[in-house]
Amino acid sequence: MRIDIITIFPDYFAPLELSLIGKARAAGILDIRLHDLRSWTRDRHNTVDDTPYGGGPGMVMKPEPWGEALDTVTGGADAPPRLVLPTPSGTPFTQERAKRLSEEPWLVFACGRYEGIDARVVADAGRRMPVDEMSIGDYVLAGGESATTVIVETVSRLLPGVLGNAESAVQDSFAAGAMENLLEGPVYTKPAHWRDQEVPPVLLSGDHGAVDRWRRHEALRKTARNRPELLRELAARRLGELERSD
Ligand SMILES: Nc1cc(-c2ccc3ccn(Cc4ccccn4)c3c2)[nH]n1
Repeated sequence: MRIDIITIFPDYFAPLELSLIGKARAAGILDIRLHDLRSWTRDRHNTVDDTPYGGGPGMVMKPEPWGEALDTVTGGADAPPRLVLPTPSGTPFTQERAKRLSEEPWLVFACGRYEGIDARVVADAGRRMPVDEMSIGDYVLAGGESATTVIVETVSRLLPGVLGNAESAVQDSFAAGAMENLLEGPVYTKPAHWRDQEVPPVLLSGDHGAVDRWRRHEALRKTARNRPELLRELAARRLGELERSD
């Protein structure tokens, strides 16, 4: 997968050199390219923002640098990329959206700052490529870089060969499958006894059926405690499946 990131803070993405993603880039699984939006400014101050039409606080990112940056980065290719634009007003980014994004050959991330990007940039880009305006949660960041890092990390770990153990991605919370939409239960490793706490004996029993049942029980308990609304959704879905099979 190719990922292009357009930002006024390229250094923000140094963490993508590390760990799993760094290894995936070295292995050629991921091709991440950073672009400084200011490369496409024409004035000696490299201006990327201006006051909002209609008044109001803060500044808005000017359309011209974005238009030229997206033309350069996405132009000349046979098939256009999917443009991902993190924004507080986007549709929710979920594990299911991450799974779909992980099947794309090429993603371009537009990292806004200030109060956002002139709306004509998305409209113009939408004429040439699919555009996803995405929110990673109901809170307001100072810009799109953190959101882009979250989305890139979530998507990248789903790519074959990145985790090195496809199994662990499949069993994630929110991933389809036996534990669909339940939160992860507790995990343990050696030593079996630590600071007067024992690892639950079932996990040392070698009885895989009992371990699976225990893990599902713990996942249900944690979900009921921390995200009861997910259980309501799960119950409604299972009820629908049962009624359809009747
Ligand atoms: N889930 C999310 C995404 C963001 C996000 C993404 C991109 C930008 C570009 C600018 N800002 C700041 C800002 C402030 C006020 C109104 C609009 N935007 C961003 C915030 N916050 N929370």
